[in-house]
Amino acid sequence: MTSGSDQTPVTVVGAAIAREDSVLCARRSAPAHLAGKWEFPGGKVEAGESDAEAVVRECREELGVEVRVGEQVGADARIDDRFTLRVFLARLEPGQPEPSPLEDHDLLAWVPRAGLPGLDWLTPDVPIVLELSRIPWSNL
Ligand SMILES: Nc1nc2c([nH]c(=O)n2[C@H]2C[C@H](O)[C@@H](COP(=O)(O)OP(=O)(O)OP(=O)(O)O)O2)c(=O)[nH]1
Repeated sequence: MTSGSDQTPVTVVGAAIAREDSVLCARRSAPAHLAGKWEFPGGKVEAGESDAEAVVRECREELGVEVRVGEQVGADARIDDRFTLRVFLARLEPGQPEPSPLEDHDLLAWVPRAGLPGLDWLTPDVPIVLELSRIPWSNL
């Protein structure tokens, strides 16, 4: 789904879903130029939606799970002239099934914090991933 005219700034939200010592990472399967790269599950914020509402909706659509949204991780990251990436800590709500790659991803992985920088991330994600690997784990 697209949001507004071609000039309208668009926020892309991502969910850094934490569980024990790990964060859920997703490997993109489409479009072709992004396929194979790792990212946070998420997508574009739609008109009338808050960032947190968009995170919840995207996790439901892409992973089939309900999440509780926490603080932003790191700073906003520029994707291009129009799109900005904003990533939030999140947790699975109690009693959720294991997340499934329902849309856009061919692989999901719970990656221990120390291993996060070793994945081949989409470029805008890299500083956020480094920040995530530095957050005291007790804050997650
Ligand atoms: N979901 C997500 N997108 C990211 C990340 N990093 C990054 O550069 N992007 C880029 C990839 C895409 O160009 C754009 C988000 O597109 P998307 O395809 O996930 O958004 P969407 O689910 O709303 O897709 P659609 O309905 O428009 O098809 O942001 C990330 O960590 N997660």
